Amino acid sequence: MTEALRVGIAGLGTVGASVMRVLSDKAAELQRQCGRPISVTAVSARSKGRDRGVDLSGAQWFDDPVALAKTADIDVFVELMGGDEGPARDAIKAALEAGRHVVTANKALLAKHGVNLAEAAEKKGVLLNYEAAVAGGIPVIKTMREALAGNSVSRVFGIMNGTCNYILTRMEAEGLSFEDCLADAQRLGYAEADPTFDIEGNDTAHKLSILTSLAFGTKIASEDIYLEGISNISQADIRAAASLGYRIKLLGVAVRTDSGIEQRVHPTMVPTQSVIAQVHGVTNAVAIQSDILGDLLLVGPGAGGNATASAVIGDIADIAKSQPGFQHGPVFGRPAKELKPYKKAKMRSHAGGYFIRLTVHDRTGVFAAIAKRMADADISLESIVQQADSGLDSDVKTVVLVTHETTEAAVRRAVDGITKDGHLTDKAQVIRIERAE
Ligand SMILES: NC(=O)C1=CN([C@@H]2O[C@H](COP(=O)(O)OP(=O)(O)OC[C@H]3O[C@@H](n4cnc5c(N)ncnc54)[C@H](O)[C@@H]3O)[C@@H](O)[C@H]2O)C=CC1
Ligand SMILES: N[C@@H](CC=O)C(=O)O
Ligand code: NA
Repeated sequence: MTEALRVGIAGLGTVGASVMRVLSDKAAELQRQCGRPISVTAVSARSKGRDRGVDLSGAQWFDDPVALAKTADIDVFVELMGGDEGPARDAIKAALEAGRHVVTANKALLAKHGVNLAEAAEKKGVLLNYEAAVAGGIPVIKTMREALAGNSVSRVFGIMNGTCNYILTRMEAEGLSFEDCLADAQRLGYAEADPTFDIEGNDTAHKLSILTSLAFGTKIASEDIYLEGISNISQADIRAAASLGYRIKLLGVAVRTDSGIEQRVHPTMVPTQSVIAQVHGVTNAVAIQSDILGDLLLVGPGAGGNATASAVIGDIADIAKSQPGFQHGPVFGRPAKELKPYKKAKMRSHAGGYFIRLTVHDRTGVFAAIAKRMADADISLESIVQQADSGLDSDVKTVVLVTHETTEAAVRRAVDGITKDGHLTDKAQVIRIERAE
């Protein structure tokens, strides 16, 4: 029989334990597909005694993941610990330097050190696979790196954080509080170890920065992303959006513009009838626009043990099937050394529609003052309504504006002006609109 592929796994939490379970449950099927068995020969985790519902008896135990990464007894090092520095980075680096293939689900690490790690992998002629790092089980990395060869991508965007989409879906459908929905997402294994990465948009930014590099052949630039999370989205915003025919989603968008690449992550109003608005719960969706293929939309489970394990196992299976001595394709679609410097487009130039929700003192002239600030900034309004049922004190009213296409700079100027006029009782809520999808 052909020799088994020997796998070492560091990190046996939600994803690691699921990977172990599926590799065991599907061992025969995987062997048929790969032409050789896949065997977990070594593991590392923080607690040896914890019951994970998986059999670790056949695997050598390592307290230190870096030692596991270097051992000669594995062919593939699978990093499922998380963290953008420390053991995860040290262990992946050590594994690549030792000539081991690497599989990781760690987008935070790739967003920060991906290009350097890709260089190390390419130098050694080994694979660095990371399908699980973006949009969980959706095969988006494979699609962009392999299936879209020859295509020029103009735009990539989507819902890339299962936790946020789960929270927004349940807040709208069931009227639940933000905190209750987040607690459920954590319980279900969707959230990051530190869930602020999810709700403040960092996780989406990490994923977007990887897709941007694949789409445009540029160095990863996760620090250059305009970032707003969902922690200040309230039931009032969700209800106002619904009354106007919109739904709020946390989108990551990367688009090529004349002045550079625009990368942004923020809550976005999308028309309720649009396809992206129908993506509910932990499901993710990634849309890719390219010249040969046209519009592609990939939809599927974005987080959770099994969804993520599916992508990790796909990556391991690719390694099991690869022939010894075969020249592997580059990690980010072109050699890491040839990735171009990233040129950032200014967010102030972003053009689009805007939803603006203002809570104002109920005084004569407030409406007129708001309208004047909008006109002074050259903003044309699609609608301006005072909400009847604001649930606020009788001397406080909610005014909701929807603009026609304008610029970020104009909206900021108008909102600054309205704030200075002293009519607001609270900070203005501004949410960008994507009408096309
Ligand atoms: N949970 C999900 O749905 C998804 C997670 N990911 C990524 O997968 C990775 C793992 O995520 P989860 O399994 O959810 O996290 P988790 O927190 O459930 O599991 C991580 C495990 O690694 C262990 N660990 C941490 N430092 C260690 C060290 N120095 N030595 C040995 N073990 C160590 C922890 O004790 C923990 O059991 C992260 O990079 C995460 O961003 C990616 C896609 C989806
Ligand atoms: N915390 C992430 C996990 C997958 O990447 C999410 O909620 O999407
Ligand atoms: Na994926």
